[in-house]
Amino acid sequence: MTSIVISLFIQLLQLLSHPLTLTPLAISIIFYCAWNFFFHPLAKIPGPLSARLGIPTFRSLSARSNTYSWNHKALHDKYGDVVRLGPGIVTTTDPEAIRTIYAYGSNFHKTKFYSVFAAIMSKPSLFSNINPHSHASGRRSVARVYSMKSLIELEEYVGPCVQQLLEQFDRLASVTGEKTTHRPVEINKWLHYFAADTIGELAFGCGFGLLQSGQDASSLLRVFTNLSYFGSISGALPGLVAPLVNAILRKTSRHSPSVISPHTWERVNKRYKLLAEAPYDEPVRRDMLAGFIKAKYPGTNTLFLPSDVVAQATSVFGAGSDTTAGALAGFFYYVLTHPTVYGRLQAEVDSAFEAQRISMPVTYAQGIKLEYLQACIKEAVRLFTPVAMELPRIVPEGGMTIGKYFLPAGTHVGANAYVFHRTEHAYGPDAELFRPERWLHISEEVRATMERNFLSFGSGNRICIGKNIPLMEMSKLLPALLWRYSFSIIPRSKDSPHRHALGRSVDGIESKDGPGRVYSHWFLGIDVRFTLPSA
Ligand code: HEM
Repeated sequence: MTSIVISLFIQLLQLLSHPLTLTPLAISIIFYCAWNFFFHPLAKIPGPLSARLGIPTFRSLSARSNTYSWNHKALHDKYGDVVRLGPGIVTTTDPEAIRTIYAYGSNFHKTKFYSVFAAIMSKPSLFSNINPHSHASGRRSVARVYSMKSLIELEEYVGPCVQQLLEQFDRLASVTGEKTTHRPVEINKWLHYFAADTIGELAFGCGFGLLQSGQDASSLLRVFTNLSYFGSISGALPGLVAPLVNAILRKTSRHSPSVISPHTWERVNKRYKLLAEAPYDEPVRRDMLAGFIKAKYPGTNTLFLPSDVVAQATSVFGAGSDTTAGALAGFFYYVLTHPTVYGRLQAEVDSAFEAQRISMPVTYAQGIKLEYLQACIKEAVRLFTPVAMELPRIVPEGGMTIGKYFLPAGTHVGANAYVFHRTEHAYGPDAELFRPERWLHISEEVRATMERNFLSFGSGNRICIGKNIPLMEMSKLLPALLWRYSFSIIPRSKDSPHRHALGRSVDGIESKDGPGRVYSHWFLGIDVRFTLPSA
């Protein structure tokens, strides 16, 4: 097979390099670029030269080099609120336009960019489904699984994961007292295990043993992160090139997506078996998997087929694992690099424990009442946006105008939370600063505007349906960690992971001894080590 592909490729090159082919090809390319530059309906919109010449490389290359967010921000800093990012692709930081694009009931639908993100290519997930009708009915079918009532029921399945993480940290830190000790810990790795095992508990009825074993033996997490990485590189390419490049990336990856299926089917089949064998009145787990098994196709009385149950649960894993891990790592990154914030937060948590307003294991109801903790979470997710590319939508019939530019129907338009949240229009002159206080003691009116500009979970019809779940997880986990340990970021050393690459801050600034290395494609993440020093 490989030799056939190579020989076809060589023949294609020979054909292309023949003068009879080469001349018309070169002329066509020149015409194409000139038309894009001078006559395309978006020609007046500023942007990188490649985009203005009709070459769709900016997004793919930035995603590929893990530098997406700050490259994208640099373009908006240079060109203003409206930037042409590819031949027919525009991004904006204009609040008014963003409100229109992501309004509830808006007819700006998802673009094909999303199609290549599905973990199971034959079945679009709720996230990757770009058909507005089947998406809307699919979302209705599972809405109950994500409701506030279900969230309260899910809390009991998060507790054991918190406990396991604490046990592992105790072991790593070799506990000496209430607050513990010495060793450098790749905390982001453990937070990722926590996020993934928790999603396993919720969506598949049991974790993946990551917290217990301390390793991702089957590379499950690597595979899911890669799916998004490959999606962000290929999804930005035009037409049929996108699925083709995506298929090649998946096929040639060292971590094959084929590891997903045994994990998912085994867990779902186990639950069906349990249900079939259980006496009628025996209580079963009331987790998300139970909800998917009970879900019905829209407008019918027919239960989801097992393959749809697997697809839903897998999509929860894809959407909820790296994102939650990123939010947790971002929280530590910002809090620990801002000692005054850390001090104030620690004081809040300590006094709540001492006054017995909260106790171990921390409940969601207790955690949510810690005002400063909640402000820190919100502020961390505002700046360390776990999803860090624009959320592209198709401009509907009639087109749209942003400032002085007209975008005809069919243009792909979107906003990137990472970029928008750092603008003055969204969060004022100090928008780029980590300042949790901005969320405290403000009028209802100001809060409403800040919330409206908060895009970390998306907005409108396609807003993150699971957004309360990470907030519940974080409200339970973080007070427990802060109470039990004193954290600090340790400088990179010769035994740091990724020690050969320069450190890189969340603003994209590289330095030899920056403590961590932030990477940015569809997801924003960080490789950084912390220590748990004795108090
Ligand atoms: C901090 C954690 C999270 C962040 C920042 C986040 C962010 C997002 C964003 C930005 C979108 C919208 C994408 C778009 O419009 O293109 C989204 C969609 C989605 N998220 Fe989350 N997410 C998080 C956690 C979760 C969790 C834990 C779950 C599941 C338990 C989840 C399930 C979903 C699903 C199913 C969608 C697709 C919704 C739809 O299109 O109808 N997310 N998320």
